[in-house]
Amino acid sequence: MRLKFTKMHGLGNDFVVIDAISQRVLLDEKRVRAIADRRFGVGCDQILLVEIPSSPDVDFRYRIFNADGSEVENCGNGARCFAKFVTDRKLTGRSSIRVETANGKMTLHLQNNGEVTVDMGIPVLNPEHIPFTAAEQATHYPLEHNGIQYTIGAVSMGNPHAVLTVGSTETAEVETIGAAIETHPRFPKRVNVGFMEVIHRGEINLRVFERGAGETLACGTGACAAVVAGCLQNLLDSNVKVNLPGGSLTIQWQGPDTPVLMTGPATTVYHGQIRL
Ligand SMILES: N[C@H](CCC[C@H](N)C(=O)O)C(=O)O
Repeated sequence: MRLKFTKMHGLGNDFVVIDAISQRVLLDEKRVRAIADRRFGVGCDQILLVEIPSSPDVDFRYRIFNADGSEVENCGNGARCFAKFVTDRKLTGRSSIRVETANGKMTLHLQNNGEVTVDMGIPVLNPEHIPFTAAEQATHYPLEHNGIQYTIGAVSMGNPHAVLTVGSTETAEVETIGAAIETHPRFPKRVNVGFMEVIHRGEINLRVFERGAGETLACGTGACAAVVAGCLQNLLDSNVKVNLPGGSLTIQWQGPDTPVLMTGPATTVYHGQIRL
């Protein structure tokens, strides 16, 4: 199978974006892993598959696959790249694009400066729906691993996130602690793990060990989850600059039962094709 694709990134979180509207695409876990492989394939953190929508009230549907082949519910940086992709390919002329993912429907707004604002929906805090095993909903939870006690926030942006507050993202043991918590048994669908350093109530540094991909240079849903957890713990205000290794995002959240808004860039690197 010959596949045309576009290589894109959101602050260094990189994607292979595939138009499954104008070409026939058959992806399985093995093919996803082959494409995402940074030595033997194209290389990316996630694959985005653009499809015809299944309901009339949205413009597109897109599916998200991690580099390990797992299909997931939501991808913040991917949503911005998706909006740029369909606009640049003239698949739509709209500046506000309705799209559905496995998590549901969202609206993407193209800004005049080339950035994209995504309504990421209302964060899910009920542990049962994250999913996360806990006796009751709380602003933070104790989590034990190998005799070490951690304190986390737990939030779903459609995909599950654990958020740790650290003194410094530079010295945080992202690789070891991230890998341990990603597969912690209290997260039955695994989890993305964020390491948040609060600079002040309007700015944080953040690193994210992503479920199914490892540490990435940026994580949009992770930035949203960190701000939600930080607000719930009364560490942050409603408009936060989130500094990730790949660059900064603006996250806005007015509190429980309101949507999280994420604003940031999307970049096209090159167009290519691969034979699988
Ligand atoms: N690894 C994530 C999916 C990609 C999220 C991230 N790339 C973003 O920008 O939100 C998960 O398994 O839920």
